[in-house]
Amino acid sequence: MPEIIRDRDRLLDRFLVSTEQMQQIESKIFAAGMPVAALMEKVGGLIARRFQILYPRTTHRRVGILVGMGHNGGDALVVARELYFQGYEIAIYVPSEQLSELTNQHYCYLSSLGVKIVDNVKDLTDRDVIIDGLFGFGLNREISGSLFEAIELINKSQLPIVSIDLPSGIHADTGCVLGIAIEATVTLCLGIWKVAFICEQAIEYLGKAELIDFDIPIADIQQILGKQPMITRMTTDRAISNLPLPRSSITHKYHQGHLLLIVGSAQYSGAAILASLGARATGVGMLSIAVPESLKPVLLNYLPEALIISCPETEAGTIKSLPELDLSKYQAIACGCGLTERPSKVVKQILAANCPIVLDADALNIIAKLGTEVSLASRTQPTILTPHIGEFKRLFTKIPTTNKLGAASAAAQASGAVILVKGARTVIAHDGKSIVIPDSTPALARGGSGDVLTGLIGGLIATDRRQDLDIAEVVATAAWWHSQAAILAATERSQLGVDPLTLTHYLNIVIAKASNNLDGDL
Ligand SMILES: NC(=O)C1=CN([C@@H]2O[C@H](COP(=O)(O)OP(=O)(O)OC[C@H]3O[C@@H](n4cnc5c(N)ncnc54)[C@H](O)[C@@H]3O)[C@@H](O)[C@H]2O)[C@H](O)CC1
Ligand SMILES: [K+]
Repeated sequence: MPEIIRDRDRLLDRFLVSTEQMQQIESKIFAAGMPVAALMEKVGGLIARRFQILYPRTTHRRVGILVGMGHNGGDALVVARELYFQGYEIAIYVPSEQLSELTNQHYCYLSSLGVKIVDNVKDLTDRDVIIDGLFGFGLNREISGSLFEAIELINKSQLPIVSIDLPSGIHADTGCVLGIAIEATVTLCLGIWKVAFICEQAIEYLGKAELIDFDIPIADIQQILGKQPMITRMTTDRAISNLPLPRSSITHKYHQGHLLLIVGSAQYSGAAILASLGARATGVGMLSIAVPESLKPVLLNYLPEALIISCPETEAGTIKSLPELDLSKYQAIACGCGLTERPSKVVKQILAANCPIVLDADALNIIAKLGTEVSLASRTQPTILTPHIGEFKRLFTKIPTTNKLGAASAAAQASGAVILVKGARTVIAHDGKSIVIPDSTPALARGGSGDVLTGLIGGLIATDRRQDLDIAEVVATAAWWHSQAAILAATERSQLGVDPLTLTHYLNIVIAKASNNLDGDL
């Protein structure tokens, strides 16, 4: 693939747009002279070509097409015509009387060709596949009445559905379902990823999401979004570029960073192991693990190379205190996995460390009790908080959590910390910017997955020697890595087979695959 095209694809894949931004970009294209009809023609042709690859006429000859009143419907009619001339058997259902001008022209032409037009959506249920062109980013109110019933019936048909731009019923900017929404098998997003594609509430409706690039000039996009867009997607090439690869041939362990983990308790010794294995995967030069002294043997079983710091232990098996430690020798400290909420003195001590610190799990609960913002107020080095939504609510009691992107951004602004909010779509917010991890797997929904992520984050930060280190970029890279390893593990072992220990085995496999694939592009 020519470099110029590959680089365009990679850059384009990072962008996310709101409806307003998409309309501004579209207006620039039209103002520059591109006729609206020509763009619809181009887009419809690209959709039709992709559709024929996904659903060849030999296996899915009969196509039912839902046509909306606006340009989403217009796109669908262009697709209908192209598939008709390719020999597909087409039937279209047009619920609305008032079609926009361009959509109506396409409708008239299709009628003139004698393409089957059904009056009742029930007549589409004998098809092999459905194309959903009811609404795209123009959906702006709840769907009701006959439209509601039509979508309900199509969803019940169990037929494969290809949605154009968005599943009809999903709001482009929030991912929310407005009344009802098409449960798409595949969604072909047009031009630039809409924000809905990174919203958790839309996941069940999007099916497999693909971007249809119709050559919007990158300069036009950057003029509207700015050179440093507020919200971007973490992508493979972007993540790989943030990894400490390739290593210098003359490197040594003291040049690959030193991470201190403060983790574990007699009750949660596994969390200490999982966080340590996550850290190890990053190739961090030196790994020190502070645990209650009774955990030392089990840690050494898993990580014979690690420097185990045996801490005095309470009768409950938790860390009573840290031994004399020179915290200045560590490039990063990660604390909290399996700690329990007893060692609050230890967490307070870590807050004074003059290096980046990652706080997870019980360390988050401890600072929530101490007061999040007041706890972090004196921090001069980066602080990374990695809550799931429950921990987030305890940390930031006044920030609403209905919109995850907004919540993470508000918390980052309030605390000055890098805020990673875990979930089906993990979000990282810091210093006015947000990065979203666009893919994940429900296989990660089990205890211990988060411990692995904490180790990954700590290890990547400790190994990163770049002067102009963008800490949020590194944290997002770790989150991307974590989800990609789980996706690969789930592919090979099913979604039930990704226990956290297995996950740690896939961490380096997935990077090797991703790096080789990227090289393959060259
Ligand atoms: N992204 C691009 O650059 C291109 C997008 N194209 C396609 O155009 C649609 C957007 O088209 P638009 O006409 O603005 O809106 P929709 O077709 O999504 O919606 C039609 C229309 O429906 C009305 N409406 C909204 N909500 C409801 C409701 N609940 N019930 C009934 N009617 C409703 C509202 O008036 C809308 O205007 C985009 O998605 C792409 O598919 C271009 O063709 C190519 C370039
Ligand atoms: K649609």
